Amino acid sequence: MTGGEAVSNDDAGGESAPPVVLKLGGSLITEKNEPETLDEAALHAACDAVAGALAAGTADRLVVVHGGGSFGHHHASEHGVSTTDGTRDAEAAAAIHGAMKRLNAHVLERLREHGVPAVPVHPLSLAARAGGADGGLDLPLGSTATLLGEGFVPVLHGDGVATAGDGVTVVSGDELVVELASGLGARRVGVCSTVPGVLDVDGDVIPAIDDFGSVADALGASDATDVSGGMAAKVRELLALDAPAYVFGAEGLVPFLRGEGAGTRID
Ligand SMILES: Nc1ncnc2c1ncn2[C@@H]1O[C@H](COP(=O)(O)OP(=O)(O)OP(=O)(O)O)[C@@H](O)[C@H]1O
Ligand SMILES: C=C(C)CCOP(=O)(O)O
Repeated sequence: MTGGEAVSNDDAGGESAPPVVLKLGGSLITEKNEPETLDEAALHAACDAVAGALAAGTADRLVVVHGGGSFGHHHASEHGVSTTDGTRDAEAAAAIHGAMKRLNAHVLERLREHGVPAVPVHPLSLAARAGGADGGLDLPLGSTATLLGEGFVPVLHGDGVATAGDGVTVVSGDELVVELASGLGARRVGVCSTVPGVLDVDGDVIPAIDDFGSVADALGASDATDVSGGMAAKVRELLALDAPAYVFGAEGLVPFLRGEGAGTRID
């Protein structure tokens, strides 16, 4: 949250223990190179891990964010829209948002089938960028905090976002994770993707990162269609957080949700 105060959900009638923020990467839950195709097995496993952690009480206050995968990125790329290049074409904005809502509906349905009380929060309806070189993202968090306090698992997603001077740009799930974590005072942040962590130039998992410069050479974009910057953007975003963040693959999800370390720790 750009310069804002952390939002408390004390007034929402629920417990106010700091939440866990988890991003399910689009490359994990979709077949990123097949337009609008889910990776059903990976999504099922992720929902199972979330349901297990809620049942065990190890991540009882949880906000989930998911990325675009083969839903948002294909449409954004087709229309030339990215986190920095906007559109004033309503059809383009609707195509990107529509694809993300379709993916969000699948994720919600699967989570609820696993008994997770998941409800949607759509960033296009809430957020805005001030625009310009240093224009920050404004993501009001009242609805998410209140839903959390009422015992729901809010599920946000990368989306289009109103951008002053530029129409609609893309907001990545990684940016949302940062806003949610700082605004809600998260205790831990997890970013689950298809890689077991941030990899060094030899392909080995880097155990911990506390400085972008020391790993910049190893960080690239995504190896699939991706308008939001892949791993380099992820690490930059996560370094800005107070809470410890972990980047891991599917195998790290259960340990992360148990409160253990997984993949690469970024702080
Ligand atoms: N040093 C690196 N370590 C690990 N992955 C890297 C590295 N450099 C580039 N990558 C790429 O970053 C990708 C992960 O970022 P990507 O944004 O595609 O994942 P995601 O968040 O799961 O997807 P989405 O953006 O759709 O939510 C990996 O699949 C890999 O291709
Ligand atoms: C492409 C869109 C609309 C979402 C981008 O979110 P990300 O996959 O988290 O980078």
